[in-house]
Amino acid sequence: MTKIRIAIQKSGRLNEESIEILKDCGISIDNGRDQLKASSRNFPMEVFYLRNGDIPQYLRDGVVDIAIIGENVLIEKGEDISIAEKLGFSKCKVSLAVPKAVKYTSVQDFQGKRIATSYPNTVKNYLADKGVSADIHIINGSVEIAPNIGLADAICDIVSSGSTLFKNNLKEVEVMLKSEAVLAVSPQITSERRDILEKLQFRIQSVLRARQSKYVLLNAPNDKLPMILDLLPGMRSPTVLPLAEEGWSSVHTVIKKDSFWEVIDELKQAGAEGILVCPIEKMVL
Ligand SMILES: Nc1ncnc2c1ncn2[C@@H]1O[C@H](COP(=O)(O)OP(=O)(O)OP(=O)(O)O)[C@@H](O)[C@H]1O
Ligand SMILES: O=P(O)(O)OC[C@H]1O[C@H](OP(=O)(O)OP(=O)(O)O)[C@H](O)[C@@H]1O
Ligand SMILES: [Mg+2]
Repeated sequence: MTKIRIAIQKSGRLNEESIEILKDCGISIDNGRDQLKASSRNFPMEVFYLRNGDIPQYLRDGVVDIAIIGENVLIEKGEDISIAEKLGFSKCKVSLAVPKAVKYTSVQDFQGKRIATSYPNTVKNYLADKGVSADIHIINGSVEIAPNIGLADAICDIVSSGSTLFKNNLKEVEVMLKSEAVLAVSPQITSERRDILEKLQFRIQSVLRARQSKYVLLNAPNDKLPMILDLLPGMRSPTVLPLAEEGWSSVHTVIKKDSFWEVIDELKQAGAEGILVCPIEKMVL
């Protein structure tokens, strides 16, 4: 039987959430991290546990068909590799930073400066685009320490909360790109495996949609219903059911997680009572 070969990070920031999203898609994987290769019991899939930085090459060579990887790594070394889905986790930026004490005016300030980074292509392309040429020092980790030890004038690295920059007395001055985990596809994928990919994407989309939504149930007096229904979008339209108590209804609907606190406040003001908010496991359109 043909199986799709997926690469996920062996260990590191993407590992757990990659396994989690496959699990939420109903795909259970035998064996744990100790083995570099594992098979699914209930989906035609083989999982390869690899280093994040090596994954673009494996995709390019067709050794794996798909991968869960940071978009930033694809931008750095896999521009020929396509993205099938954005996965909504491991959100971060790739930014340029300089010591706090440095007066920064514009990207031109990087002309002739030494920049330490694990993302040489990203920096070079970004600066070349602006007519700036700098001296790039490639280092693989603890990049933020480089200015403090006199190795560089500036750095380019991943920024999320900003606390690593802060601890190293640096300030972010240019955001070069924004990234999140993505499902990437090998240019060599066969049509048979593409069919399996489509099934996987269908499941991933249902999982992501569900993660972004909440199921809301509330009670309301019938005379307040028009105002309340106005506030609620719902997948098609909200469900309204009569309560045992005369003159009252129960309203069920789905709302976006982001807008949820605002909507709840408005619903209360409009006369809604006994509001329940529940997670949704899957959402199939
Ligand atoms: N602080 C962070 N916040 C959010 N996402 C991050 C952060 N740091 C890294 N990421 C994302 O997670 C990915 C993996 O990061 P991680 O540090 O685990 O791996 P790595 O050391 O770059 O790779 P490798 O697996 O090759 O050792 C990055 O490529 C990026 O997309
Ligand atoms: O803005 P922050 O929230 O501080 O996150 C940014 C830091 O996170 C990443 O390092 P990581 O912790 O993955 O360590 P690593 O260098 O060993 O990969 C990245 O390389 C930055 O150093
Ligand atoms: Mg890291």
